[in-house]
Amino acid sequence: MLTHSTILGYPRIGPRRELKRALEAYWDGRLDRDGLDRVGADLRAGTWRRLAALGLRALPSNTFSEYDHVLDTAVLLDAVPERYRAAADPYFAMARGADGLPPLRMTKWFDTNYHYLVPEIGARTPLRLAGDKPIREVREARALGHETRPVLVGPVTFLLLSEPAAGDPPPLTRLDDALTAYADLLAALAAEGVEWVQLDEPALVTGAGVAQARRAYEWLGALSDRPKLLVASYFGEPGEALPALAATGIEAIGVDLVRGGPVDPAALGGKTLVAGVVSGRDVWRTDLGAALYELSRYPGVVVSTSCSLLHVPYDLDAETGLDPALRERLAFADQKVAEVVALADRLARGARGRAPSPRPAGRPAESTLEGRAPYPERSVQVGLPPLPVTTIGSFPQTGELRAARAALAAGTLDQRGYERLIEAEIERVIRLQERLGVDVLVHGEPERNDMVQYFAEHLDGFATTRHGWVQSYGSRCTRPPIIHGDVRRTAPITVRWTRFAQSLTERPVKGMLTGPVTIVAWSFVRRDIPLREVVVQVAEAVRAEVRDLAAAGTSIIQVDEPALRELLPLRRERQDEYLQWAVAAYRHATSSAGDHTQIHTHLCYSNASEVIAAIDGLDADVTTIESARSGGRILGELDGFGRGLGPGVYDIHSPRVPSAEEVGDLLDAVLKVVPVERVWVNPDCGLKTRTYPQVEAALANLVTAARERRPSP
Ligand code: MET
Ligand SMILES: [Zn+2]
Repeated sequence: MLTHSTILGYPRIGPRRELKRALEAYWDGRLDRDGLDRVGADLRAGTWRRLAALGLRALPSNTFSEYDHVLDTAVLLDAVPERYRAAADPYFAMARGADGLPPLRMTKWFDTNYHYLVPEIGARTPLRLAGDKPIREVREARALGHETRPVLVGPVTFLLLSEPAAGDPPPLTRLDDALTAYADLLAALAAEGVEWVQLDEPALVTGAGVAQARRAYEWLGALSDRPKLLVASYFGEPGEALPALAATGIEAIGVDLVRGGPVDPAALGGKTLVAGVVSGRDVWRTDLGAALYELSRYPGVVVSTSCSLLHVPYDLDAETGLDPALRERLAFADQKVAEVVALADRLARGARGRAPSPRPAGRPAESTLEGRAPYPERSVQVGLPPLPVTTIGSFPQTGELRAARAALAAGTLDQRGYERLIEAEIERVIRLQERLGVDVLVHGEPERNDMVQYFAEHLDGFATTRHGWVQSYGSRCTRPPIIHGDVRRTAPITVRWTRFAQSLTERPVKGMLTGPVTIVAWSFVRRDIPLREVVVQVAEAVRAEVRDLAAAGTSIIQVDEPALRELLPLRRERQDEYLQWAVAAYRHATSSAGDHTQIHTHLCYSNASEVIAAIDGLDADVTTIESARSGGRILGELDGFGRGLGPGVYDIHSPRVPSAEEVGDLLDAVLKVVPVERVWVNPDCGLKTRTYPQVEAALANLVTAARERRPSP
């Protein structure tokens, strides 16, 4: 039954990242297929047990995934590109690449920090029911005593997130084929005795696919042989999708009331509202009174989360080290489930809540631009050859470094001992880059556990967690810091390490900072002031660090903004305003560099087309951007970009080492679009997830490819 309380999804990496460890062991050959399956089964069983114990009435299933739920959907529908079919394990070949075979492209799941694999759907790609994962999970839950509601990516969102094979029309033109496959799946689930199915259609909040959704759900709704259908929109207001869905034969509609605001009860066309009043996107407690007030407007409502809880950590109870005053204000996944249940209970008892108090109005972001001459006039040069080779910042994070950090935290290693270890690592990284012939060096970021967490630990206004892991992609997780108060820098953060690295070498060493938008995008932010104000505060802190690095003689400072596109509002009409303040914040943060310091920025998976004007607006001297993994498709967008540019020529998300020829081919493609004097040669992103042997071999090939193409003086 879908009554009382439910959630749209739940984390799956494991409360102690059990799945991550199992996957890594499986990939290394230390765990066999059965072992991996057992870990998955335990995690699923644990989830259902926990949700039931918390009092949740309508439990979801198929929220588990071994790597990615979009990839699961592609495999379920047999949408596996031909080239992967012969691989020993096609699923992980698509996810991570296999010998000689690059993985599928990966990109952000809407405006979250979760990444999905982009299915490739050409005119002839099969689209038919070819798997039974949702059915197996229903059976598995039933054997444990739980009736569940399988959660599926809906057909419209699935096709909108896919990309066509070269020369083929958009995947959405295959909607009828997809619907036939979904109909078969629904019939199979009905035969299994499943009462409800959840179809996730977050793409609808972007305003895309509404007409197709209407057609899809009229069609699926009209099937006689199917479970009841809950179609869930989330991450924003449903807009035109709401009347479209209300006009179809589905039984329930999920709406994100946290980010989308209230909907008109009359617009639901008599469907059950699954009301997302508990946020799945932040770590704050819900204002239960205000939520009840909202809920009491809708008859027969089911209380739910705004979206899947995939985007928040498991359990606040694991965080014993947090300031008690802050803890009081927090809720992680399990606490949010408890809130959903508490709300449904109170609602059932007739509680009405009270109107929420209005949020304070924001003040506009500042845009101080003092400090830098226009781009062409300041182009500082540091005696580099054409096609300078550089990296994006991090070098492999060895087990030794992680152990040292743990020892420092545990008090078994003192500060001085830790610093000596970091210095030794920096020296090793500098010498390695010199030996390989890299032109602009980095210190390797060994002192950073994470590019955002590190800064969070050194700035006022942030709290960090011990176990607050959130899945980023596949086995990778991050621990987003929590911004709970005003942000302030009290002392220089990176200057010491950059200065040390530069003291070891004649070649320029880049200073390395994380930009204000990314720090905010990868943190949980406070809700009491507007986002743009939080960004201004962080920009002010980064600005002070840039100024101090420049004053210490750093000739190149890279300020990374890989998340620039991530906070982009999903609806087109809100995007310009965001880009304006985001760009202003970046310029504020970097313009303290003056005219003798080059500013680099780095963007990864940036889908640059949407933000290309904004990238120019950042006013950086050099922009490095992911390109190798996506086969150089970004190059078309960069034609005419008038600044230094380093489209990645090494896909660091795969363990594969590209040959010098392969790197050279990518570089030749860049040189067709960008004049040689503006091209930089670099990987797609930082190297921290790779091993030293992979990095050494790959960078040697980058240097070879660059040197072969350098015009002779
Ligand atoms: C996700 S972007 C990463 C940039 C950072 N400087 C690194 O090299 O790891
Ligand atoms: Zn990156």
